[in-house]
Amino acid sequence: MGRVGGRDGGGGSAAVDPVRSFERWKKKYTRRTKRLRLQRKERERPEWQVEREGISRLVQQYPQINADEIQRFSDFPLSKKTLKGLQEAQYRMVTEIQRQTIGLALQGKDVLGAAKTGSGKTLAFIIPALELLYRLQWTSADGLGVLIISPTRELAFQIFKVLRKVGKNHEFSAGLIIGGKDLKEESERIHHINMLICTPGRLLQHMDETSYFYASDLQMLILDEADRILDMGFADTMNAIIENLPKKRQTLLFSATQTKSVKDLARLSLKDPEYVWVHEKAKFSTPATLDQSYIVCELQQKVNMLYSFLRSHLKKKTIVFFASCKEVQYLFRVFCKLQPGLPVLALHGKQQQFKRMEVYTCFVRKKAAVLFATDIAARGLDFPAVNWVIQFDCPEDANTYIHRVGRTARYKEGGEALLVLLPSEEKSMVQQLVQRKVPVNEIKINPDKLTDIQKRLQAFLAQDQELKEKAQRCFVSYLRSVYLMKNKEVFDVFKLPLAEYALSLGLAMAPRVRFLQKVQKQLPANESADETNLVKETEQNKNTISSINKEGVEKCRTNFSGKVSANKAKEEERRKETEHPPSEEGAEESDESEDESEESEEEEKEAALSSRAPNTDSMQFFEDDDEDDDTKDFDLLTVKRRNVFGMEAKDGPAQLYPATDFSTIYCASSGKIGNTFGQQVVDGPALRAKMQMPLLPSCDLALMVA
Ligand SMILES: Nc1ncnc2c1ncn2[C@@H]1O[C@H](COP(=O)(O)OP(=O)(O)OP(=O)(O)O)[C@@H](O)[C@H]1O
Repeated sequence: MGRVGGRDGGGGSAAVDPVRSFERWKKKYTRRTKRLRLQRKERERPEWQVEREGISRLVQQYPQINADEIQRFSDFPLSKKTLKGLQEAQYRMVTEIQRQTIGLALQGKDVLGAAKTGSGKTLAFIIPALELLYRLQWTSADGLGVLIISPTRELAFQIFKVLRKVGKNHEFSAGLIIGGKDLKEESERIHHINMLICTPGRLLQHMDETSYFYASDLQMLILDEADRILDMGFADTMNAIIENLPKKRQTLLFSATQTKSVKDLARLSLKDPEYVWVHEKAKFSTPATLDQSYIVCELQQKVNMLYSFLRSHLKKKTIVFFASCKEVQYLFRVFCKLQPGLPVLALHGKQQQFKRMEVYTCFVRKKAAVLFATDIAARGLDFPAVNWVIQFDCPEDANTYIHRVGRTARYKEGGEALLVLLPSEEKSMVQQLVQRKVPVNEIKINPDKLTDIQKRLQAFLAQDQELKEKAQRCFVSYLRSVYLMKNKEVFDVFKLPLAEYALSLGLAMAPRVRFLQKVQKQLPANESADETNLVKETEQNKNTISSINKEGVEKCRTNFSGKVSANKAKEEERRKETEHPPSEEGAEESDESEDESEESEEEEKEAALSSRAPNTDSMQFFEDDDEDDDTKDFDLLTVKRRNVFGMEAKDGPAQLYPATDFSTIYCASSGKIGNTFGQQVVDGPALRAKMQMPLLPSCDLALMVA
């Protein structure tokens, strides 16, 4: 009743007044049409204009950036496109180096950023680079805007991957110039690239030879792993590159270590830089989550030690660093044959580029595996979830140590590092590490737990002449790497037990080492008493040649090299030895000439053979070993202060080894997929699509970040 009365009765007069209700409708209608008209107008404005307004709103916030208040990427005034890219790549919280540098870089300052390995330096420069071009509304027609220089192809590719992930919502083009491809073909495309990631040598070559290469509008130069760039002998190249770049630019320089040469480079390339050294005051220079130990081990026990270690860490992901490619090649081969019970992979500078990347990807995908590597893998490469880093051969110095161990305990994860030192290396190396604030404790090997594999190696070599030659090369190459090391306090080739070392590699006797003989022949006459003995000892494969007077040796070394600037030359030679060893050596040194592809084919054959014909004995015990789980590892780790090789007694005999994951070995050794590094094998769009690779293509601009 009330309702009806309410509608029709006197109380509801406003509701029924048609004039008033029309007035109200008219008002509403006018407001709505006005709003729509405005919206339409807004929509009709060119996108760039809307973007420009958004940009100016962002830029207005730059001066207020306060690093102390930043916790998430979204706390920075970043473009929606970058934030979306970060979110999609699951990056939300910032790391310390990112927190402290991104704001400065957004404000247009030059930055020298140093932080421990694995602390997130890549994003710290990629984000400001993307934002800079976004702010300038850069287009492909504007040419090169950002130049990122990285020491190695692998690292360049890794940066490229992060750039593609985070920058995928932007429209800039990005490209990799890392050598190995026809210069002319690269030259034809280089002028389309807005963000160029390159290695120094190839970049300089383009600057010298490519008429299309313009860097005159360059806005930002980024030097990543600056310490490594300089260590690799690129100082002159860098100077030449920097001279070719416009002075008015922003420069960001990142490094894991603060060396004098990095500071020199900074002086040359940065203008009034902001120094950000996030771990300067840290108690230690390695991540807190990294547990570091060292063992003292005789040279002739090292291979046994490694084997025993791997047998007790079957469910772990381990990287083992060696001093030279030939050691990696030989030990990779024999460890495949030994079938330690986990996939074995090898990464070294003598592999072709695509192979290196293939191994890298394969290792990244594996839950448990061991990667034998030279220092090519030591810096900058981001291998997720590595449990152990073993330094089988002593690193050149504390910086190399830090870079190597930096392959584990990345981004807040835990990790373990084990350094293997010869008795002659212990004192000086440990001193160096302590000085560099590296917390490293000695642990002992339990000799009862060491498995002796010498006889098995001897048997392999007896059946396989080619493998024997590899063992000889490994022997010579290791000695040379020690000989070429600068720090003679740590490295003394004349203290090494040659005969025992040869035996431990499976060789019946030590090969003749021509360069050592030469050194000895040139020793001054007045030191000849000791030295004659030494020459004899080497020729007769006696135990050590440690009695050489150090000064005399140093003199001879200089004579031998024929150069007074021996340090530089030796450094170069050492680098070649460890990462790109010379292709030819003397006949006495087992004819070391061999080319990459030959090597790849060999490795491939080896792996294929292993995968086709697994050891039936080992298959017999597969189930037993399969029961190994991480609990076993855990037990080992908890007691590792006493016994890092705490294997069960059943681990001993050769025939008990479980079946290896051959697929991994095959993958590591085959050449089935195209070049992953963008420069060497560009077989067409299908291949690129398959690999989702950022190749410098022959027909399309697959360099687009978007
Ligand atoms: N903000 C973040 N949130 C989550 N993960 C991150 C973040 N920043 C970096 N990472 C991850 O941390 C790892 C290490 O990052 P990055 O490679 O940039 O370190 P780095 O400092 O350059 O190390 P190195 O000196 O060894 O080259 C990478 O796997 C990266 O994806």
